[in-house]
Amino acid sequence: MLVKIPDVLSAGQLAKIRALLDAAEWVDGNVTSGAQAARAKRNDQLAPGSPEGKQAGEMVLDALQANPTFISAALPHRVYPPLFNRYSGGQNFGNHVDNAIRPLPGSDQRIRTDVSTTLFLCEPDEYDGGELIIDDTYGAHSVKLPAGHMVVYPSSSLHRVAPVTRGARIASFFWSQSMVRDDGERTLLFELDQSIQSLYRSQPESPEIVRLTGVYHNLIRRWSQV
Ligand SMILES: O=C(O)CCC(=O)C(=O)O
Ligand SMILES: [Fe+2]
Repeated sequence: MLVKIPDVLSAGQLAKIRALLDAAEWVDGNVTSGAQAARAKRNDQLAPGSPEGKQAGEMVLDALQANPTFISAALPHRVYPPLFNRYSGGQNFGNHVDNAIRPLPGSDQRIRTDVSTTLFLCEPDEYDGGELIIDDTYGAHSVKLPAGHMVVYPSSSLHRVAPVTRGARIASFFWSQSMVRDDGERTLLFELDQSIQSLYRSQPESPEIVRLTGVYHNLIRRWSQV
């Protein structure tokens, strides 16, 4: 399931993150790649452990926690500390699938990547190209969103970033280990949750809300790992 989530960041949060990133040191993006991805990856990334990256990453995590659509779509158990990348001068990221397991920086724990996320930090008219293209069984989906908007998609998907031929594309990207590992189960839970929310808005007194909410939680009880 691919979900686009608008307005994850306010204009103020966005400006603060962009200012932090402008002041930070950027390095070759291959510092965090697996071997296959490294062959495909041509971009820059914020230096790992940089104080600006840490501060900007914490702002992204706060925004995620406040976003009910992200919680409903990803059902996050653990979120990898957000990373930041930049493509310019024809840079791109060829076809790849994200590594399944990643060590969590600064700890001896690991995360299974179930859900991948790109949070766009530039407006689409600031650069040409740079579409994130995600394959699924229904074909290829090209995603290029306004600054502050985000896309989440299954980490099992083949995906790529088209060459940026003008300007620069800056984004935050990260992975979540979901409480529900299977994308099909997560999709059903997302549909059910969104329908309950919509019913709640149109018929707040409906007794069916209680029954459907019970079904939702009982499915989570069956399918989740925490
Ligand atoms: O830049 C993006 O939108 C995606 C980056 C990506 O696919 C990755 O780093 O694995
Ligand atoms: Fe990727």
